[in-house]
Amino acid sequence: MLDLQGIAKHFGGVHAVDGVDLTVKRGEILGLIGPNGSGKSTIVNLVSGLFPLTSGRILFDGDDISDLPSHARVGLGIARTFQNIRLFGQLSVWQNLWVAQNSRLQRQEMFFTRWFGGSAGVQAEIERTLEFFDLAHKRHELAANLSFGEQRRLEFARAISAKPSLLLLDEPAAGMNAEEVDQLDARIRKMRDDGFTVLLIEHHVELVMSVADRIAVLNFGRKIAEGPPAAVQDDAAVREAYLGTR
Ligand SMILES: Nc1ncnc2c1ncn2[C@@H]1O[C@H](COP(=O)(O)OP(=O)(O)OP(=O)(O)O)[C@@H](O)[C@H]1O
Repeated sequence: MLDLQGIAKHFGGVHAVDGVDLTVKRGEILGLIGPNGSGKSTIVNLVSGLFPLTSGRILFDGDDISDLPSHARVGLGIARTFQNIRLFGQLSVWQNLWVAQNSRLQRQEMFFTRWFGGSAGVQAEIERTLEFFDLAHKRHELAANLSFGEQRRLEFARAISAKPSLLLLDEPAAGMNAEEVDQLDARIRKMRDDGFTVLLIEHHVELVMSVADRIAVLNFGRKIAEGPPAAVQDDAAVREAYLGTR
């Protein structure tokens, strides 16, 4: 589904991403880990179109999307969460999800469904999402008034509401306590069961080991390992670069 071919991003002399090949297959959860500054977030920013590539190509479902602007990539079904939460603070929880749903419906050009038959379905879907993320009791609360953990859940809920073909999760466990990480683990597993395709960038190695089908490891902007969690965990280069240093 997603095929990164020799992608690189240089910021002046800093080679943040330096010739990475990486494939995400439909229906899998690919974990991307690596030490601080190894280029993980830069890859998310390149795939979502926030930064232009220095070199290489990004293919999505076989099409070269390297030069498409962010909004066009969203239109193709690539959704993301941000390390620093970005919600509509002055809209309610429900409204934040409604906006996300609406963007999807526009994407699918379901004008008639949206106006003449979709509203009950849309509302039911928002309700299911609120339940799934344990936010039903907060539906009328302004996003800005939510606790940090609730805002993270809403950010995740909003990304899923767009029914993405590919979801980029940028450090979803950042700042979460152990109980919240367990809940996040369960939600990502459920998403895998539901057939979502996810690129999961995360510092929390235990979480990635638990939920990812495959893991790729970055160090200094380069991929140093890729494979099933157990193999990656035992990889000598990974242990030296990352796991062994924690
Ligand atoms: N906009 C930018 N301008 C200049 N340098 C940048 C920029 N964004 C990232 N970098 C540099 O690129 C390198 C990779 O950063 P990146 O944020 O992708 O790493 P990361 O693996 O996501 O790190 P972390 O785990 O700490 O979030 C770092 O050296 C960083 O300082």
